[in-house]
Amino acid sequence: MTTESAVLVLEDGTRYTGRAYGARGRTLGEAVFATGMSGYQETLSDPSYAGQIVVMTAPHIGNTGMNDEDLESRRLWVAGYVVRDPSRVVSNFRAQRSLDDDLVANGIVGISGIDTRALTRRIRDAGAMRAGIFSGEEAALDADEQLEIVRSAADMRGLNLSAEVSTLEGYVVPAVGEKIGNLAVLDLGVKSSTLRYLAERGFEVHVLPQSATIDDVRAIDPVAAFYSNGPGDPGASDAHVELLQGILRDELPFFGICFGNQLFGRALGFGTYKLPFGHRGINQPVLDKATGRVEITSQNHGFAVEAPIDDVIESPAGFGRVEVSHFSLNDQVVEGLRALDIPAFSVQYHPEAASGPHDSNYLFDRFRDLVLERRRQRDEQPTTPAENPEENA
Ligand SMILES: NC(=O)CC[C@H](N)C(=O)O
Repeated sequence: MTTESAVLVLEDGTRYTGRAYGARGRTLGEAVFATGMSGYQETLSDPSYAGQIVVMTAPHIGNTGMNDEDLESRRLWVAGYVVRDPSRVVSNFRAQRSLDDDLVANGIVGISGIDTRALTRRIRDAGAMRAGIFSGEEAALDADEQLEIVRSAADMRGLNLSAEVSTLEGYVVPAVGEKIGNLAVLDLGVKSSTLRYLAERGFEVHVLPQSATIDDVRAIDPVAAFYSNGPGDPGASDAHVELLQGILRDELPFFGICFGNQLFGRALGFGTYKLPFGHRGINQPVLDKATGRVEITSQNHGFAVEAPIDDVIESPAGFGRVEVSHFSLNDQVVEGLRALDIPAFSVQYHPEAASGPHDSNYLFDRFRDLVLERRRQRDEQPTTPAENPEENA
């Protein structure tokens, strides 16, 4: 383990000295903490963390190394990585490399030897904020200069990061088992386990780049549409909101996860806002209002939808009645939305749970059932004479 020093600087001027970890150099981003005791590999490769310096509250990180099977996307996305005590040895039968190897290979500047509990309390009190890690030659910069660099970095508010993480070309994941139909997935930073769960429900999954238009969606001849998780401020994604309004007007059944939930909220006419320090972890309690069941969920969000959690509300954008379906039992933040007059719903948390508990996997079944129910209704509708000339001949 290196003794090379490194420094973490917060925009409020707090400084933490530690050891260089992963790639050397300078990195800037929003400092956020994640409380999962396991699943660092899934966290690092979740595109939703783009632009964020992730602080792990679990003190010992890296024990099980890295493998190719548990990656949630094509690379590691975090802007920086802060840990207390990196494992000196890798011990797992599936490990192919060490965490340090992968941080270096992906150019992720990290820092170790940090009192991550103190840092987490700082972020809880002061809120998520801009930060920088400086190692290698950058560690020698003057403290004032480092702080100036951190303060001139981009703020997460107003940031649209979709183009940085989305696929450039569309691709298809084949349906597993009997095919229901084509599903249009807007890739705003999608995780591979989400695509797998959708394919396992019988959807032929057509993943579209974030720049897709309503014509691109229609060209797939989809039975339904899905919006993924992703990084950035949902308030800065007007084009995706307009596209979703078009999808809803086409009466396609819709499901959204996390960023997809925030954009669904906006499409319905609600606002979004920034949480003080967000929800990131794999033991977040959520109430499903319909069943009264509490789910322990996997979460990673810094923004939320602004909507009353108790009442049925008229969608301000004219999509009929809407209700908050789930909310957080820690702080009453909106964790799910359901439209009552159109076939559409979304959740703020991660039913694909990579990593995390599988309590919420049922939502993928609920989506499949919604699509099948919609089809049944359509098939039962009497056809009009104009649509079916032969029968009237
Ligand atoms: N995981 C996500 O989709 C995160 C959504 C959004 N970027 C947020 O931080 O709230």
